[in-house]
Amino acid sequence: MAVPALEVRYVSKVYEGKVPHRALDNVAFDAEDGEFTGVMGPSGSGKTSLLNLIAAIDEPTSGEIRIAGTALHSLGSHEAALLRRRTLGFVFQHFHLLDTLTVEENIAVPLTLEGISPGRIGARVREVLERLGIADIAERRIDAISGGQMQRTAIARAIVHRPALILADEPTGNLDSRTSGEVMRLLEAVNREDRANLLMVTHDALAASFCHRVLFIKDGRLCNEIVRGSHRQTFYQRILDMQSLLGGERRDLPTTRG
Ligand SMILES: Nc1ncnc2c1ncn2[C@@H]1O[C@H](COP(=O)(O)OP(=O)(O)OP(=O)(O)O)[C@@H](O)[C@H]1O
Repeated sequence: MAVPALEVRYVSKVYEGKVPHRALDNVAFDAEDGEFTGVMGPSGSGKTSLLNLIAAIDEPTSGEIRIAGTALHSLGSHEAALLRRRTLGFVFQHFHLLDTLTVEENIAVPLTLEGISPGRIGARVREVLERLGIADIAERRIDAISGGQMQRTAIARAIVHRPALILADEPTGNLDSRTSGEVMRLLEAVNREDRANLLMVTHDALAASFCHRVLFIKDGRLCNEIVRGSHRQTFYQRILDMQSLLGGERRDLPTTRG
């Protein structure tokens, strides 16, 4: 059987301080090959803490995380940084692109860091530019393109090195509703056509409805899971219902979507 892209095994995270705070409590789940998993929960429920642990930015207090079979805690900081660079792709709310570089230069970054030859980099970047429909803006600088084009560029950068797992943190958080839909359809296509594994944290029920399943966290605990059936609209409604059941989400509900 194939090794899961991600294994989260009974992970807890306690932030030490005057009053220690248990941000994650015994969280356990796997993301199987080719799966698009959503993570939702009220503000302060532990979503960012979980993402930081999976991204090897922070370490769990107890439990274990494996990416493509490798236990993150078994790695030194240099190895963890290498694993992060080679096996993970990132898509952020605020894009995190390099403003002074062009679209194609930004997309090339993960390959440049690996010391791949310019010819091979150029060929792969062109392939990804075409794939994401941004070949016509390849030579534009980031500060001269729209938010939607920035997120397409960020997705291109996240997939260019064919990572084992793509982590998306509120990828639609900075986009209008039409552009959000376009970006989610792209992520869905990347997942389906490239069999890319995606884990997305979001407050946006419509964005979450593009996932195969959504895990809900409350007070640091995995408290529920909804699996998508054949109708996305029904899934969307079930996600909205779960959000209101868990509470603390009214301000997060989309107001301009349907
Ligand atoms: N570095 C830290 N030190 C201490 N407490 C922290 C730290 N980071 C997060 N917390 C606390 O841990 C809890 C979970 O925070 P986290 O940011 O993971 O939640 P979240 O679900 O991502 O919230 P949001 O949706 O608002 O981004 C919160 O109570 C937060 O205040």
